[in-house]
Amino acid sequence: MDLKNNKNRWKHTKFKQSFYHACQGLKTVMGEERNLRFHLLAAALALVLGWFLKLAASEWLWLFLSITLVIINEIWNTVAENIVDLVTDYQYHILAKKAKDMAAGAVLLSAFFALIVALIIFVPKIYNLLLS
Ligand SMILES: Nc1ncnc2c1ncn2[C@@H]1O[C@H](COP(=O)(O)OP(=O)(O)OP(=O)(O)O)[C@@H](O)[C@H]1O
Repeated sequence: MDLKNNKNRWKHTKFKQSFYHACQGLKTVMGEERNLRFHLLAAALALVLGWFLKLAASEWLWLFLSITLVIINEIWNTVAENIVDLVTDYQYHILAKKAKDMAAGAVLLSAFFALIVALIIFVPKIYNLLLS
């Protein structure tokens, strides 16, 4: 088989098929990543709390942005881990360590951002609720 045919082997011509594979990717990452499930649970709690505290539209936007950032970074972290494990075949390599640590650093930064946003939005509202 020539290279061109090999390259096109996994190409999807139909939008529906591409969408299906993207959903499969989300399903796989949710099934395999404990950290992602934890983040989704935290996101669900934040959404319920937001509904209970009647957030303003701009506050919902910040909340959705934070949640999306954490989830996307967690997914890319998993992508990096999979590629590194594939390339190294689970053997130690300093570049593998750097790549995985950097990907984990991106998750940490986005989680920190989400925490700051949650504190700014929720703390004053909860404080006022407790005072009233
Ligand atoms: N092939 C490797 N070579 C060198 N260091 C590695 C290698 N694989 C993992 N590490 C080190 O071990 C750490 C944990 O890697 P691992 O693949 O277990 O991620 P993890 O703990 O499952 O991460 P997460 O909790 O985000 O899924 C990495 O951040 C890296 O420092």
